[in-house]
Parts: sequence; C-alpha cells; structure tokens
Amino acid sequence: MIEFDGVSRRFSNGHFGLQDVSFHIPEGRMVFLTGHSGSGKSTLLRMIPALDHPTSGQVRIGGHDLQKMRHHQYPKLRRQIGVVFQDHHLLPDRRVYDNVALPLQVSGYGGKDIRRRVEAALDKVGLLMRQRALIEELSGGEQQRVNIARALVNRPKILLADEPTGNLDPELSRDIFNQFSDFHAVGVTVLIASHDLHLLKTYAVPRIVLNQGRLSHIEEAF
Ligand SMILES: Nc1ncnc2c1ncn2[C@@H]1O[C@H](COP(=O)(O)OP(=O)(O)OP(=O)(O)O)[C@@H](O)[C@H]1O
Repeated sequence: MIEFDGVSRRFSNGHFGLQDVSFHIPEGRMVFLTGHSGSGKSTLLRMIPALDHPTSGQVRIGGHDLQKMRHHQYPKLRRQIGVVFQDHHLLPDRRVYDNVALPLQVSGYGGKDIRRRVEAALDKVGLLMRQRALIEELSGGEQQRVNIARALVNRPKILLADEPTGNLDPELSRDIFNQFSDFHAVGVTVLIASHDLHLLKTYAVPRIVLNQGRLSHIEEAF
C-alpha cells in the first residue's frame, strides 16, 4: 500500500532530509513513525500525498509509482489520503461544520451527501453537538478533533498524522490515538508520526524509526 524504495530527499542547501529509506506498509496496517526532532518524519509523510518528491528512489502508493504520476492525477491521489498535519490550519472564523465540509465541497459532493458525511465524521470524533460553534471558540484539543474529522470526511484509504497530539494533555492525546486505532480497525491504513514514546509504547503497533534522515530500524509490535 505505502512503499518507499531507496528514497532520498536532498534540499537545495545540500542537506538530506531523507537518505536511502525503504519500507513497505501493507494495506490496513497501523504504523508509528518515530525519531528525534529533525530526523525526517515530516519530510517522509509529505511525500505520500505528493506534497514533496524524492530526489532519488521511488514512492508507490496503492501500487502507483508517484514519480510517473502527472500533476493532474494528484487530486485523485489526495482524495484517498486524509492528512492531519500541523500546518493544515482550520478557518478560525468559520463554523466547525463548514471546516469539515470543505474537502467534500472541493470534491463536488451534493448538499445532502455533505450533511450526512460531515455529521458522521463529527460524531466519530465526539463533536456532533459542537457543529455550529466557530473554530475560535474551541479548545486546542477540540480543534485537533475537527482536524481529524476533516481528514476523515472523504473516507480515505490512508490516514497520515504528523505529531497529532502536539502539546495536548495525556488524556486527550490518548483519546486521539484511540480514534486512530478505531479507524485502523475498520480497514484504514494509518501512519502516525510522533515522538511521544510514553504514549506509543502503550499500543501494540510496529514502529519505523528514523535517525538523521536514515531508517534506523523497524520495531515489530510487542
Ligand atoms: N525545505 C528545507 N530545506 C532545507 N532543509 C530542510 C527543509 N525541510 C526540512 N529540512 C531539514 O530536513 C531535516 C528533516 O526535517 P523534518 O521536518 O522532516 O524532521 P522531523 O523529524 O519531522 O522533525 P520534527 O519532529 O521536529 O517535526 C531537518 O534537519 C530539517 O532542518
């Protein structure tokens, strides 16, 4: 499902964000991506929806070689991938509902379908009752849950999250990880970058460990 084959990313300043990284995540698996700050986690995640590209090596998603993909095919790829990235800002002066509906509007869904899907996604993250609230009225944890609902509303095959618990408190962080675990249970392939080792070790989930842009090792689930 997600395959990296000898992937390197060299930036214009000569620095390698990733160096010769290879792994394969089969469909329906949940995997953690760990490593110290600057080890290349975000660089790796950004390549999956083709937001960034390898300078050498291959990335294949669902059997499709991204290097051979044309720009006009990216929207189709991206519709299959839900992302919870730190820089995916919500619109603070718009309602929860509108923020979650946005990807469906972009994909051309009709009004009734949008309502059904948005409500289902908000229900999953426990925010159905807050759908009329403005984003700026929500707590940090609630906003993160809106982010997750927005990433899921297109029913993606893959869910990517980059430090999804940021500086949330431990209880909320666990809540959010449990939600990812639920999506994995219904067949979504889930890849989460996190350096919260304390939290990660409570889940029986394999880990890809990066060190200075290189794949250090893969730890199987205990
Ligand atoms: N556009 C860029 N130009 C030059 N160097 C970059 C660029 N983007 C990232 N880097 C460098 O590549 C390395 C990997 O960065 P990346 O953001 O992928 O790490 P990370 O593991 O996600 O870190 P963190 O946990 O702090 O978010 C870092 O040394 C970073 O400074």
